Amino acid sequence: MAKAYDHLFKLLLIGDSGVGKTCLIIRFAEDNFNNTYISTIGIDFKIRTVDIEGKKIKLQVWDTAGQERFKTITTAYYRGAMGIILVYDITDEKSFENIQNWMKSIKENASAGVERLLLGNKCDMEAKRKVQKEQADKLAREHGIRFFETSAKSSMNVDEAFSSLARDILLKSGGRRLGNSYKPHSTDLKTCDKKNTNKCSLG
Ligand SMILES: Nc1nc2c(ncn2[C@@H]2O[C@H](COP(=O)(O)OP(=O)(O)OP(=O)(O)O)[C@@H](O)[C@H]2O)c(=O)[nH]1
Repeated sequence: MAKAYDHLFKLLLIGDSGVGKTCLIIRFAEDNFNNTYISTIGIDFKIRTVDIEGKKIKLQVWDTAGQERFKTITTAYYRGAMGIILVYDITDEKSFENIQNWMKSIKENASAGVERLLLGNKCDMEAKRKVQKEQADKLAREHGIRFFETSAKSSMNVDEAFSSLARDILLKSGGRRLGNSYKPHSTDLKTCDKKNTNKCSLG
């Protein structure tokens, strides 16, 4: 039987408790959203396969608990991750300030050369915004990483964010291992199983 995927990438989401890590993963993997908040205990994962540059990429997305008391468990998972998504909440300034600490935690616990991505989640809550897009843009530039504002609720930029990280990992690994299949200039980036059509509503 043919293999169902070409590559398996392990991704990890980190960030303060309540910023929406679990909701982002559920939106990405199941196209669903729930307003009820159940704090993650320890660690969990979901899977979705996407099509990037003609390759089937199986994404194993690990969800970590943001609470400090789970730190010893969650940091143990950094090492195996090929991509780490740092999440803050645009309505919660503290969660943005803490991104510096999460960056430090990556430096201390993850593999060198891990791809990173910054997400400002809950962008559907424009009226309650505390963190300006420019602040996050600046931070992302300082760290040389990509940045998206997302909404797990409206699904704004969720597929784009995961796909962009997967693509960066693919291009990076392509340079080393995939030889002729490496296509750095292609912009053909699409997901297999669903299209993101929702707009980010304000309010
Ligand atoms: N309006 C809005 N609410 C969101 C969004 N994403 C998550 N939430 C809400 O924020 C709360 C926390 O979401 P979670 O995904 O459980 O947060 P978490 O980062 O996984 O939290 P921990 O598991 O404690 O680390 C829930 O009530 C969600 O419904 C979003 O994009 N927009």
